[in-house]
Amino acid sequence: MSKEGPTPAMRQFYEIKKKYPGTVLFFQMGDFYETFGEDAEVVSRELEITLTSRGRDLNGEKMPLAGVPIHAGESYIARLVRKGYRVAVCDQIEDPKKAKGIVKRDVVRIITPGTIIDSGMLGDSGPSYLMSIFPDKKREEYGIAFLDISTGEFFITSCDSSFGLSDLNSEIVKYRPSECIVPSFSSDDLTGNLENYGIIVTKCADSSFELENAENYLKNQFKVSSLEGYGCIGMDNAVRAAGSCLLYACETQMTELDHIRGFSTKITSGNMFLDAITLRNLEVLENIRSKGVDTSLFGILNETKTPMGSRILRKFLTAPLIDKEEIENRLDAVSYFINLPLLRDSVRSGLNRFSDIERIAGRISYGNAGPRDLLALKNSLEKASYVKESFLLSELKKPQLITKSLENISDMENLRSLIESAICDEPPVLARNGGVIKEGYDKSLDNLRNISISGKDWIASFQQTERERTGIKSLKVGYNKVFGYFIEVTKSNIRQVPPEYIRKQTTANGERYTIPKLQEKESLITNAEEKLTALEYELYQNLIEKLKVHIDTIQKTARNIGLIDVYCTLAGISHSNNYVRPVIEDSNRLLITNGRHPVVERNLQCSFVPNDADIDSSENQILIITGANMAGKSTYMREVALICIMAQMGCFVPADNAVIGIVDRIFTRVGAFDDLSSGQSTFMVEMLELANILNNVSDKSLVILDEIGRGTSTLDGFSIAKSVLEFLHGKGSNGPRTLFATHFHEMVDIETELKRVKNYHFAVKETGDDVVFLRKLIPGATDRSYGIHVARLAGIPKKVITRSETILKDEQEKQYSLQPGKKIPRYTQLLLMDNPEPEASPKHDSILIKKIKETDLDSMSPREALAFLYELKKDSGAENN
Ligand SMILES: Nc1ncnc2c1ncn2[C@@H]1O[C@H](COP(=O)(O)OP(=O)(O)OP(=O)(O)O)[C@@H](O)[C@H]1O
Repeated sequence: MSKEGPTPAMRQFYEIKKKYPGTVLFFQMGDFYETFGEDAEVVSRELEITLTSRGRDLNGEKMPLAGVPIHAGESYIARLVRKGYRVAVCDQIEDPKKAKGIVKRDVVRIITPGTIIDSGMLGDSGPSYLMSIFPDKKREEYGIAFLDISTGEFFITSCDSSFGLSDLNSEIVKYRPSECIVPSFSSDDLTGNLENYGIIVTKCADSSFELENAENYLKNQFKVSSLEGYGCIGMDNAVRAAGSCLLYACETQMTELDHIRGFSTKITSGNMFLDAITLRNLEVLENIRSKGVDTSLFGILNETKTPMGSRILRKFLTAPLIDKEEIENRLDAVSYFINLPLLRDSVRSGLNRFSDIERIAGRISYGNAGPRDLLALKNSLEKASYVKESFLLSELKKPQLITKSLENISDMENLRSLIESAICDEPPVLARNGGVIKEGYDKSLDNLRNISISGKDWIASFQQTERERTGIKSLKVGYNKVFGYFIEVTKSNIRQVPPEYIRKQTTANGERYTIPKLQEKESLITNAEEKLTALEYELYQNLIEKLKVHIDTIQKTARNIGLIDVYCTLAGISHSNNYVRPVIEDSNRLLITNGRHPVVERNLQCSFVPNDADIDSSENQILIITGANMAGKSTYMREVALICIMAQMGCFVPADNAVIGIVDRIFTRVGAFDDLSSGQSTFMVEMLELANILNNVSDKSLVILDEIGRGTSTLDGFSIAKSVLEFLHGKGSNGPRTLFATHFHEMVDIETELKRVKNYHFAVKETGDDVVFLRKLIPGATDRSYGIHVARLAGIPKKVITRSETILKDEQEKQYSLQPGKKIPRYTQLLLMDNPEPEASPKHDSILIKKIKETDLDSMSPREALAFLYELKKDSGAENN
């Protein structure tokens, strides 16, 4: 019987299989998905489908075939994919190489565990995330992206990898991705860990993680010219992950993914999220203008004694906590040291000149630690033991974190005595040239050393004998690497040289000789010295190998010494600056009494004027802060944000009292920063930063907006600023706590439109031509900016100041001449109202009386009544606020 040939579908199966090895091909054939050959066997085994042998392979032999009906196909495919298989659906498509209407079968969609898109396949199992991780060894960070391809939900984050996989695993547990893509260079530790969570790991080409490529995919997808509006500045690793995630999704779906329109940045578990812009604006790590560290929050807090402490403090500052219990634990540790000043002093003196043993541990593991590193390690471990002992004297119960740290600090006595016995007291920087290993550490080394020493003694006595024998007093026996040992005679004495001297070399000053006796000894000595150096180096390498076993313990000790250093430092600073322990709540309140800006208060010649803050997301959600230029608005807003950061990192805060409802992230938009190098205008930068805020803000966030909308026309700026406030206020009963400073005095009317908006202003006192800044924040609004006054203080030429005053006066007059009877459009008023003359008039009085009559005093709180009184006084045109 003649063999049947393969059907066209099967022929195509072989062709496609060559392009997609390792992928199970599902051919859409009428009402069925058919699978062939090895794929059919997989389907039959995994999905319990009966095999038939209706098919024919290329040789005409029978081949297995398994089919599932189309209507149930999606769930079969889903089951297979969930077991870790990649499936490709093949269907008829128009052949681009052939005439119109001619079709061929090809892959139309690839389905992997992380790219299931059909709701039928997903069922009600919640979001199904595709995860992407970019491990950055150098920065000790994982850049992470999550994409739910079925909904378009896309977000990025990053986490610390210096403490291993624990932070990454919290993300995994939180979002339970089905599949994770990683670059091909990822370590087995990482991929094995992912597989332990049942995640399918797909290694992708490293090029898809390249930053430039990643940024371009994302910008094309989102149709934007910059990604900054998504808040990803400083998150390069996460952007790499996001780019590769998107590329993978597009490649598997083989279609445009229009529903993916942007991504958001998410908080890594357990930490407040502070993006690079906020860290800059709040001057957490460096001063905005000078770029100096001293006038930053880090600068004033960093009185740590150890490099590990300094690094930990930096981490505490850039990633404050968001878990109440964890914050309280840190505050307990700081509090403990505040209550024990003697212990604090003893620990700090113990930490003096403590070396960077964390980095030394790194150098040991790479095998390039020098002998001085080892001595530094030994000395620091001695200090660690002293620090540990200091705690024995204190009877106060230790808080949990201190106990834990002390348990993890090991004085490593064995390691110390090993180094002590092996390394000389003053070793050279490098081990290679010898002079490193101590006498008594190794017998063979001591023997070689003796030979070398006795050889050197012999040389010294040989020199003496030759001087006496030849009568040449200046005769010297020297050594160099090329010629070995030689007898050196200066030109003036050459006539006295005995005939048995053999000339070796002529120099500018004389001649060098040798004799057989010296040659003989020379080979003995150099031989011993070569052996000595080689043996010493070998012994040193062996010592390093022995130390490698202790790396974990050294690192643990290093980190915990760093932690003790930080708690102790924060306690010292809190004590000397009268900081208080904040009350931490899981609420959306911020209640600060007499708060101070921690950095400004340190650098002022005069005393800092403390201010209160009372913000909560359900009543006083948005504070609009008006006031003169230089009045203290920006300082105040930054102060509130810094107090939150300090409280949540576990430090006491500069205030008399502080109740901090945990903040999940702080957003800031302050000042104008040109970013000319990236081709963006000042206003564009402002809008990008604003876009980031609006795209990522949550009800638990704190938003600081300083004069938004001033980079464009007054009308555009005002409109944007107002609509941003409306957006933040939202329609529900809650919203992000927001501080909003503005010179758009018209903005204060919004208090009457939105119920959770409250006006506040900074008081000033006018005395004649002078304006005194009182720096005190009080309820109610003001409509004066005193810009010309500040211009005068800045040294603007008198002529310009006088002219500005004339123009201002003219504008005011125009305004008042326009007013009687005429209804002025709101925006025109806005332009004119910058300095209204607060004169009392009968019209004014009648408005005041009307306002008083309309007010229900009984329903007001004392605070509201005070605010009302201020408002009346201001409306009455009284001289000061
Ligand atoms: N509470 C305070 N106590 C003492 N001095 C303060 C206080 N707040 C601010 N200052 C001082 O006033 C200066 C100006 O403050 P700030 O920049 O906050 O004013 P501003 O109202 O934001 O001004 P502008 O509207 O012009 O931006 C600060 O550099 C600081 O020296």
